[in-house]
Amino acid sequence: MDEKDLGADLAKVLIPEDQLQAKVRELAAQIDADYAGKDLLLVGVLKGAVMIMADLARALHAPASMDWMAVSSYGSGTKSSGVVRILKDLDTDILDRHVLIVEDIIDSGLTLSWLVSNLRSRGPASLQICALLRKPEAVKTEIDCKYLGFDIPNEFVVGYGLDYAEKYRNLPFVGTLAPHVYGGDGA
Ligand SMILES: O=P(O)(O)OC[C@H]1O[C@H](OP(=O)(O)OP(=O)(O)O)[C@H](O)[C@@H]1O
Ligand code: HPA
Ligand SMILES: [Mg+2]
Repeated sequence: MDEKDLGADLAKVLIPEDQLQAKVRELAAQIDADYAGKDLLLVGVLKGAVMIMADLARALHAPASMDWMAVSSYGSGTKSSGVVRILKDLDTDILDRHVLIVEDIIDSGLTLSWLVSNLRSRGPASLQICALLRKPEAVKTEIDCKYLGFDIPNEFVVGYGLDYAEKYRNLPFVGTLAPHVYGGDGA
């Protein structure tokens, strides 16, 4: 799908595909350097993190294991409900493992704040976060994110894993939705 197929649904392209891919390679290089000689477990947060996880994992030179958790706090709307539900737990025991959570976005921070305390209680050797996007103006709980792609404005974004009502995840870039699509003001 490319930018001319946006139709009337998207307002603009915020981060084009080439910039996303360059950033993923940069993050992978940092992670490779920091985890050299360590047995790394990437934990992707379904479903939003599918694209960043797939691209990041392939950009790493060192071997890494991958596992997935599914949590949901947004339902089909554009605002976090604040209530995080586990829809799928890890298959792996993370006791004494070097765990890197891979996320698409830190918006309110509620999902990651909950996830970090949940995973920390399982006794990993280390626990860090890699997030592609962060909205500094929307954060309600500070999240210590070691590997960050981009800070973005406080607008609802879609693409590269991010959805609105399960649509637009397969866009190769990140864009903002036209307000008429969700009938909102961008909040
Ligand atoms: O910082 P927060 O305000 O908590 O928002 C960030 C989270 O919300 C989205 O997931 P969602 O719950 O919509 O599920 P999804 O990944 O399946 O789209 C996104 O993928 C993050 O996981
Ligand atoms: O801006 C967003 N877009 C899509 N999903 C999201 N989940 C949290 N914030 C967002
Ligand atoms: Mg979502």
